[in-house]
Amino acid sequence: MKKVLVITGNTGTGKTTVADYLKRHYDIPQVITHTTRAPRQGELDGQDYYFETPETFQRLHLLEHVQYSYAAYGSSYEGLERAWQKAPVISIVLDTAGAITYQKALGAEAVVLYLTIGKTGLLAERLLARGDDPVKVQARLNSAEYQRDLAIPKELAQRAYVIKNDDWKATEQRLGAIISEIITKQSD
Ligand SMILES: Nc1ncnc2c1ncn2[C@@H]1O[C@H](COP(=O)(O)OP(=O)(O)OP(=O)(O)O)[C@@H](O)[C@H]1O
Ligand SMILES: Nc1nc2c(ncn2[C@@H]2O[C@H](COP(=O)(O)O)[C@@H](O)[C@H]2O)c(=O)[nH]1
Repeated sequence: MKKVLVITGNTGTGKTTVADYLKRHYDIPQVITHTTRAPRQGELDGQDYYFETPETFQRLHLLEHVQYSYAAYGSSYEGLERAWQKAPVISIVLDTAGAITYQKALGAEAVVLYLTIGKTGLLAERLLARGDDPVKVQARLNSAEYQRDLAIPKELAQRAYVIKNDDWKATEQRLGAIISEIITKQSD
């Protein structure tokens, strides 16, 4: 059965880091999503996101879309199918509203990984260490989405794998266990 690992959680918890690791270490392709926000330093169109204008964003055929901290983000049906053509297990990085939509739309095909960290105060430090503009970090910390995603939404709580990403080595081990469990369930 096809699966999409829906990697979600608050800003800075490590979603992109996890998706990159799953791609490098387990050959799990990532669905590239669309956004109207400007690229960060080093980000490439078609690799990190498809960077859109508000006009091109309007024309996309999206499974879901959200407004997150003053920009639009969305994922397309075509992106999902393109990734599934490469492998049966794929990943996507979404905010928690997107994760809830995927869980409802795809049922058992969607496996949610909810990332969190022990000390919320460290999230801002991680964003600044990533090289984010301090003004944009502050705007994100002031956003309603940041407050919303400090705890796992009730819609995800029952089925999601919760990963406390404080120590990267521990996260790698936990991801290994989760991937083994998913692959074992698939071959049952
Ligand atoms: N376990 C960890 N310990 C310390 N730093 C980490 C850990 N995991 C990820 N990071 C770092 O934290 C920063 C934020 O990680 P990442 O970009 O993956 O977060 P994100 O959840 O995708 O954030 P956003 O939602 O803002 O895009 C990066 O600089 C990353 O290298
Ligand atoms: N619901 C969706 N959320 C998405 C999508 N693409 C990314 N995201 C999430 O947006 C925030 C902000 O991302 P950033 O790259 O600006 O830091 C983060 O939570 C992403 O997971 C999408 O297509 N749909």
